[in-house]
Amino acid sequence: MKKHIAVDIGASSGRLVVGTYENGKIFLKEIYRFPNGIEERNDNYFWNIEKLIAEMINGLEAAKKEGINECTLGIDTWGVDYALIDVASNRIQEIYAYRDERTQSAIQNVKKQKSLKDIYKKIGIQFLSFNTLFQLYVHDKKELAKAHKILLVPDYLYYRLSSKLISEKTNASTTQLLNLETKDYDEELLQLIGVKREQFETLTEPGESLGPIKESIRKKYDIPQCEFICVATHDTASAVLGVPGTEKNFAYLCSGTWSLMGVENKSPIANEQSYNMNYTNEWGAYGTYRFLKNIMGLWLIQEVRRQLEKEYSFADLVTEAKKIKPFQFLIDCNDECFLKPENMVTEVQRYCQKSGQLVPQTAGELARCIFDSLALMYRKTLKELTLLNEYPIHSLHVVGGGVQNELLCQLTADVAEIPVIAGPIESTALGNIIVQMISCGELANLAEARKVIRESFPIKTYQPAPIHQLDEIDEQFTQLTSGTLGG
Ligand SMILES: Nc1ncnc2c1ncn2[C@@H]1O[C@H](COP(=O)(O)OP(=O)(O)O)[C@@H](O)[C@H]1O
Ligand SMILES: C[C@H](O)[C@H](O)[C@@H](O)C(=O)COP(=O)(O)O
Ligand SMILES: [Mg+2]
Repeated sequence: MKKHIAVDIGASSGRLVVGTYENGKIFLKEIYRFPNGIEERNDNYFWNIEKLIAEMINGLEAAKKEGINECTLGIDTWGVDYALIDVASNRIQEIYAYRDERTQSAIQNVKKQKSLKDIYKKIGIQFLSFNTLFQLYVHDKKELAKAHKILLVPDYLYYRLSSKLISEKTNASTTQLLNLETKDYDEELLQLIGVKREQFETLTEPGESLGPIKESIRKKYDIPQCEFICVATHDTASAVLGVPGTEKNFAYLCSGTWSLMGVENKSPIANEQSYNMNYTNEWGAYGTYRFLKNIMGLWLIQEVRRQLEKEYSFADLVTEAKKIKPFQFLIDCNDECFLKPENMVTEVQRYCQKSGQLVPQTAGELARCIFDSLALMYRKTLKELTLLNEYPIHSLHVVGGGVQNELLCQLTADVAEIPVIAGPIESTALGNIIVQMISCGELANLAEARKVIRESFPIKTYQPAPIHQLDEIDEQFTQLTSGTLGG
C-alpha cells in the first residue's frame, strides 16, 4: 500500500501527515508537528526557513521510525512570501514575512503608476498590501537584480530538498502577477517591479512528479526514500481540495490563522463589483478558481492568547467566551490595525472604545468579541459571495483548526443562517495527499476524492438556531465595517 506524506506549514504551525488509501477509505496519521511563527529582527519580520527545513527533516526521521521506508511527498505553505537565490543556488536574503510593515504604502505608490482597476481586470487578485507584487515593488533593486531565481516559499523548500526548480501555479497566483488571459506572469507588472520573466521558473501544474529527494540528504539522515510530487503548494488551495463538498453550490471557510471564505469556480470573476468588494481569483488545482476573500481569522485570538502569556489554551478561551453575553463588543476584523499590532489586547480595546462600545477586559470578553465579530464577518462575506456569484449558497463547509472551536462553528451557523458542515480539521494536509493519490492513480479525480473524504472522516453539521435581534446586530456591524459607527 502506497504511503503519501503531506508537509503542511501554516503561519502558526507545521505538520507532517501520512496518508494511505485502502478499501475505499483514506486514512491519515499525523506523525510530527512543530510551531511556526514570524521572528522580529531589526524592526523587520522574517520566517526562520532553516528551522522549518530542519523540522521537516525531523518529521521525515519520525516517519522512518514509524516504519515508512518509502513514500511520495508533497509540500504546501502560506502564500506570497519568497526566497531569492543566486546562480550558485545560495539564498541571498532572509525571507520576509508578509506581516512586515515594509509594504504598508506600496499600494498607494503603485496606484500613482498603474490603475488598480486595470491591474485587477487582468489579474483578478484581491489587493492585499503584502502580495508578492508589492513586496517585490519595495524590495531593494540591487538585491533583486542579483537573484537568479525568485522562489515562493514552498517552491524553495522543494528546491532545497530535491534540487528541482518549480513555480507551482496555485501559489504563484497569490503573487498577483499571473495574467488571467495569457495564463503566465504579466510582462507589464514584471517591468513595474523590475523583474525579468526568467527570474521565475516555468509555471508548474499540481500533480507533476519531481523526482527523488537529494542523495546528499538521503545519506545524511535516516529518512524514507521520498519521491516528490508537486501538489497545490498554496496551503489554502490544498485546504479547498480537502473540503468534502459533494453537494452543488457549497461554500468553504478555511479556518486557520486566516479565515479564507469562498467558492470553487470553473472560471474567474473579475468585474467592477468583485473589484469594489476586493474578492480574489486565486488559481486552484485542476483548472479551478478559488473565488474568495481573506478575513483576519484566528490570528486575532492567537495574538490575544500570546499577549495573555499563553495562560489559556484555545479550548480554555472558548470556555471563557461561552460565559459572556454575546454581541456586546464588536470589531471590524479586517481593519488594517489588526494585521500586526504591537499588542492585540489593547488594539481590540482601543477599537471598541473609539467606536463608542463597551470595552472587553477579561480573556472571556476578548475571546467573545473576536468570535462574535468573526461570525458576523462570515455572514457579511457569504451575502457578498451570493451576490457576486449570482447563485444561492446552500451550505458552508468549515475546515482547518477552527473546526475545533465548536462555539464559533455554532455561532457561524446561527449568525449566517446556514448549515455549517465542519471538518476535516486537517483538510490542507488531506488536499495535499489527494493530489498525490490522484497523481499515483489511486484516485481517479477530485470528485471521487471528495466522495471518499466524505466517507472517511467525521463531519459535524451545525444547524442554525434563531438569534434574538439579529437584524439590529447586523445593522450595527454593517455601520462598524463601513466605518460609520463611533466616527
Ligand atoms: N482545541 C481547540 N479549541 C478551539 N480552537 C482551536 C483548538 N485547537 C486549535 N484551535 C484553533 O485553530 C487555530 C489553528 O488552526 P490551523 O488550521 O492549524 O492554523 P494554521 O494552519 O494557520 O497554522 C488556532 O489558532 C486556534 O484558534
Ligand atoms: C497571506 C495569504 O493570504 C495566506 O497565505 C493565506 O492564503 C494562507 O495561506 C493562510 O494559511 P494559514 O494556514 O496560515 O491560515
Ligand atoms: Mg493552515
